[in-house]
Amino acid sequence: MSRIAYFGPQGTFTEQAARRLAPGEELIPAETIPAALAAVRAGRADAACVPIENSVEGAVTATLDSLSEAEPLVAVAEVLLPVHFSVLTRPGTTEIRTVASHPHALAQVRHWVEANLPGAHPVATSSTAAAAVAVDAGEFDAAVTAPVAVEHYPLEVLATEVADVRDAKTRFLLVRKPGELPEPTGADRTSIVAAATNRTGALAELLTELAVRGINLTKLDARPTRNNFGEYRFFIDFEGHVAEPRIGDVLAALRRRCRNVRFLGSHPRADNGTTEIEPGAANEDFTDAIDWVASVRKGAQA
Ligand SMILES: O=C(O)C(=O)Cc1ccccc1
Repeated sequence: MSRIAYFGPQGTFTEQAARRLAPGEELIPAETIPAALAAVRAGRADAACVPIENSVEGAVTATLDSLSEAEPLVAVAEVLLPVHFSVLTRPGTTEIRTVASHPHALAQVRHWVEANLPGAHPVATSSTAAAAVAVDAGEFDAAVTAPVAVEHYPLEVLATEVADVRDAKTRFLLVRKPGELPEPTGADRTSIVAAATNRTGALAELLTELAVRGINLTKLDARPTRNNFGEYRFFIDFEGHVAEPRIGDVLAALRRRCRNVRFLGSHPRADNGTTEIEPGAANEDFTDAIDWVASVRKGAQA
């Protein structure tokens, strides 16, 4: 049985994602996202499940930063979960002055709290389930959690299906140490983090390398390097798998152009996306072109 570290404690959305990505495996809660990834790097876990992006709040920056630092890890699978929240309180609570949760959850229920718990102050906790623990301990009055959290903590449900934006989704990754890659499926996602040189047009040049090969970008985030003010790392996701010639070609080009590129994985997409290939940008076009150059070099132009 594999050991899967996840951003916990028990009852987080990430635990639900881990159950979907690694059914039947041993799940080990970690208090923070960096701690879940550190468990894999240290060999205490075989893989980790962490949130990567939310359709309302965007990137989970703790995941981006932790993936770009320390020893490399690669994503091998992803899952998309619908996100609606429950609001939990201690039995007998009559007045709600504080509402605790993960910042991504608080941001997604702000209007509901204003309308239904006027005057209540939002308080950030490390995760939605950590908010439930704190409410149980009497630190705060209400917690915004995953529906499953009520099964783990002795709290009462004040409201369910709470969300300012309908159909919000969060994408979660299963990451491992670099090793065997998942097989290409024809609907895959590749992720990298690139440190572009600090000069005019550097980001545009990176994106052009993708565009001229007809490779569709699926996500772009910038995070400060933290060393020099104004210097950024770019997290770039695009359609395709590193095993494909066209993706290998663009990765080689990015490697040439950047101060540093870290490969963050190629794995099947969970959003049913189909990969559209522009004329002249199919894998066969790349291999035919390479074969043609080889034949020219041999003096046997066809
Ligand atoms: O805190 C949690 O439960 C998490 O898994 C992170 C999170 C927070 C809000 C929405 C989706 C995931």
